[in-house]
Amino acid sequence: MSIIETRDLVRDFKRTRAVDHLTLAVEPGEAVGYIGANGAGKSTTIKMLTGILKPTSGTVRTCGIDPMRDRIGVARRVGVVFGQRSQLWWDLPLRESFGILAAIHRLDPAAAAARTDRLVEQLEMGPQLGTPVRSLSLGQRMRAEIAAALLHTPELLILDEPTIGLDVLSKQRLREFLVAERRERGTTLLLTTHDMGDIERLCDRVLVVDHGRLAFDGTLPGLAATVGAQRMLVIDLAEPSLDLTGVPNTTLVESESGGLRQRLAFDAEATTAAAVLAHVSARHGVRDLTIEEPDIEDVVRRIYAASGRG
Ligand SMILES: Nc1ncnc2c1ncn2[C@@H]1O[C@H](COP(=O)(O)OP(=O)(O)OP(=O)(O)O)[C@@H](O)[C@H]1O
Repeated sequence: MSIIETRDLVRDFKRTRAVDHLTLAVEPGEAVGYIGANGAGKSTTIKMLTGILKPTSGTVRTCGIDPMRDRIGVARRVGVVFGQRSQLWWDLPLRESFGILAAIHRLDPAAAAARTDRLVEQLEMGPQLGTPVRSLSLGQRMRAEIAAALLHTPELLILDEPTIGLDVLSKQRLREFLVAERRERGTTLLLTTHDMGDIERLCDRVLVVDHGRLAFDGTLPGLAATVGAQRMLVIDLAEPSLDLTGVPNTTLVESESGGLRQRLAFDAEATTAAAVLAHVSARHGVRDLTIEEPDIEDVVRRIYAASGRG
């Protein structure tokens, strides 16, 4: 049985069709990225999956349940985090929010305490347990939200923009935690994001939605093959230099400051960042090197173009 299944799902608002005959299935244990431009219909889909919004037509099954008929049944088996909205009690210390949620889910007190301890340890939240949620930093709050959503060990975790606004380190910690959670428990993951790094590090499948319709459904390599697997290497040289043309499998995109900083696009299927670096550093002193992640808006635009909607 699929853990998420929609068939011909439609949701209309007054003047907008937010979700337009969407048919998709997510299998247990998958980690699926759900991406699209602003207003493409991602949040509306998630709201229908969790019983917050009623479909105009079509069917939804989440863990085999119709969320409109049994929202509580879905809530027992699914954890949801909306990046912009909190499920925690703003003025209460974090510890108390976890306690209330454990009671709402009617968890066995010993099991709830063990699970809370484990999540607090893994998410490094120990020092914040006595802090009111309103005083947490954004990164701390997001980790607390994820702990709260996982307290009842759901089979499916739905995350709407989990890393929005987080600094690089907080993003990295959150992603590492989610990878570990999935490995240990086989939790199915569905996440929306505007960050390609989330997709690359967390997901083995990507769904792209465009005007409420599915524009792409495939693996990450499949996505790269559709939009081109170009990655960007930013190389800071020790000395000004002529343009770095002729490096195998790369294209020079930009050269700044008399050649001190050069941007090379490379085809990730034909070469590696290490091979490009080896080639350049055999000929020039290299001071620093960064790899730029592809911009998700750009990836989405190219998918839309490839699917004929431009
Ligand atoms: N409550 C509402 N009333 C009217 N229109 C709505 C409502 N919620 C969403 N919409 C419209 O439905 C469309 C899809 O919105 P939705 O929030 O699902 O997109 P999204 O893909 O999640 O976008 P974003 O990435 O900006 O969060 C948009 O055109 C939006 O304006």
